[in-house]
Amino acid sequence: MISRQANARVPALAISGLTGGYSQRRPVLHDLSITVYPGELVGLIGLNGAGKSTAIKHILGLMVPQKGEVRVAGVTLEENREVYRSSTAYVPEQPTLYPNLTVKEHLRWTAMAYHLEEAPALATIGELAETFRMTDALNALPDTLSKGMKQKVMLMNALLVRPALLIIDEPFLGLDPLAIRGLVTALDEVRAQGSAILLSSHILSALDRKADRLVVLHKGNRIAWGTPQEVKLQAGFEDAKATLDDAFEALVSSAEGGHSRG
Ligand SMILES: Nc1ncnc2c1ncn2[C@@H]1O[C@H](COP(=O)(O)OP(=O)(O)OP(=O)(O)O)[C@@H](O)[C@H]1O
Repeated sequence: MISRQANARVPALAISGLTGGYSQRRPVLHDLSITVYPGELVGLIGLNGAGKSTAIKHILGLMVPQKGEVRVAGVTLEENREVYRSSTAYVPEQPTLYPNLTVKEHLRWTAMAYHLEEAPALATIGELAETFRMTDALNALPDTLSKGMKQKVMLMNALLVRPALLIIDEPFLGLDPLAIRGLVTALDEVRAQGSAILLSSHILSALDRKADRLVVLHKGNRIAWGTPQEVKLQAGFEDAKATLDDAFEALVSSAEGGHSRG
């Protein structure tokens, strides 16, 4: 839940009236608005092709809005490129690492790129390695790591930066149960330090438990928005036991002209 105090702060992410996509003639996103406050975790949900990645590309400044705007930490990319870029960290679903850098070298390189002070950064690297059970792998090259371990390196790099806005694409796939626990703990920590998180995932049970608010996208339209409880109500479920999967199915069915089952 957002507190009144959080509301008074500058949103980490403010998307308003965003229409955008790959061609002017057929936009993918239609008049999308999302606000994420410091310390909040907002879940981005939608079927394959709903527009989640396209929304993320707009937030990362890789695509230009056809209408509307995207603000990160209060600025648009045009207004202040440096603040915008340094306030955002992104963890893609597919890990991309430099083959010639060890895990620790990746982390040190990130620390340098973001101008972090060396001693506290090294301490945080040690803590992150413990959280993700990666201490023994700090000197390993990416080729010798499993997929889940590579993903952990990507997450550790993003968490090291403690950006205003952390965007994470489908983080739970490929992680072992202890790594998922470590991730959830680490996400709680970065939120407590004031970072906002936008997390795109198909694992709705995790978002039901952890998200402050959810955005449900369907064919580029926002079809529901609010706390998990509010989204369930919007789907027609008043029963506290209804799952987010139930609500999501009902919302999609209703958006496609079917009947909500709530
Ligand atoms: N490079 C591209 N060029 C043209 N159209 C694209 C491109 N990438 C995606 N699209 C289209 O944009 C729409 C939204 O796709 P997007 O990748 O944003 O969905 P998504 O919600 O991220 O899906 P998924 O859960 O499968 O990752 C789809 O209709 C897709 O075909």
